[in-house]
Amino acid sequence: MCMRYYPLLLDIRRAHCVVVGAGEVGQRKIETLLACDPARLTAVDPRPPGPALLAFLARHANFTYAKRPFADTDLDGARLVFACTPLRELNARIGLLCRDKNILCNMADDPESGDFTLPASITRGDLTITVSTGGASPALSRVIRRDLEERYGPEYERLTRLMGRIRPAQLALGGSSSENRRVFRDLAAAPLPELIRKNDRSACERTLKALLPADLHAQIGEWCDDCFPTV
Ligand SMILES: C[C@@]1(CC(=O)O)c2cc3[nH]c(cc4nc(cc5[nH]c(cc(n2)[C@H]1CCC(=O)O)[C@@](C)(CC(=O)O)[C@@H]5CCC(=O)O)C(CC(=O)O)=C4CCC(=O)O)c(CCC(=O)O)c3CC(=O)O
Ligand SMILES: NC(=O)C1=CN([C@@H]2O[C@H](COP(=O)(O)OP(=O)(O)OC[C@H]3O[C@@H](n4cnc5c(N)ncnc54)[C@H](O)[C@@H]3O)[C@@H](O)[C@H]2O)C=CC1
Repeated sequence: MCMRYYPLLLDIRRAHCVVVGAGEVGQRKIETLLACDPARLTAVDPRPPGPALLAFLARHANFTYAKRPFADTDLDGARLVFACTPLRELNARIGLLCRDKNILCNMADDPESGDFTLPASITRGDLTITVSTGGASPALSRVIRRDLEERYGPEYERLTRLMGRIRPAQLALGGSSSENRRVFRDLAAAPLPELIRKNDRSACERTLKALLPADLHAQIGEWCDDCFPTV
């Protein structure tokens, strides 16, 4: 097997991130970064921030905007950098500085020279589905992301939360790994998404009873309270 990129999910809550160039592309990165609550995010751009950026600044205390051209010192303390200016030479220089300082760099105009590229993604609570074409066609990633949005609706947020509650309880029973794996795989393959989507709580409870060991049956009601909020 040969893969061009190693897929991973980054926890940026302790990371200082820097976006250089807050135009159309930079703003898309800023929006996604802020959704993941970075320790600190700095945008550097000589243009005054427009309405979208002003709204981000009002809402996020961890976001600052330096209204000036990029300076080398902007990289001090950074862990992730996004070079999103239209100036190819400047982006390339930012890339080289980052390599020197061991900072991971995303290059908007020359992905091959950067350390990572961004996938299109959808999230449903703790469920994340990402799509990448390794730079071959961002437009194709976008179309596939839209298909996924249709296929995996909001019921998957509730399903993921339900599974996240069942899992530690099943593990705490202290059974064998193979028994646990069988239970989790059966649960994941059951028609629970459909039942949650239709708000069919009693069928969901019956399905869980049929698949979970008797020791967990007493907790099914409480898990379903969380999954099927009363309206
Ligand atoms: C390599 C990568 C680097 C990186 O940014 O990490 C990169 C690079 C470039 N994108 C370009 C163009 C477009 N980018 C989009 C959209 C997205 N681009 C994103 C990621 C990536 N873009 C990385 C690879 C991801 C992958 O392989 O899948 C997404 C997924 C995530 C995000 O940016 O947040 C987001 C979709 C979000 C969503 O909708 O879900 C559209 C779609 C549209 O606008 O309709 C177009 C126009 C159509 C087209 O060109 O396909 C150009 C050409 C500029 C030029 O024309 O010169 C370059 C530069 C180059 O290719 O050299
Ligand atoms: N990765 C991706 O998804 C895509 C990448 N691109 C590439 O990304 C680059 C940026 O595209 P857009 O955002 O559409 O351009 P844009 O013109 O909307 O934004 C560029 C921003 O960079 C700022 N800038 C200029 N000089 C600067 C400096 N010295 N320091 C800091 N900021 C500076 C400008 O003020 C502007 O706000 C282009 O090179 C384009 O080819 C374009 C489309 C998609």
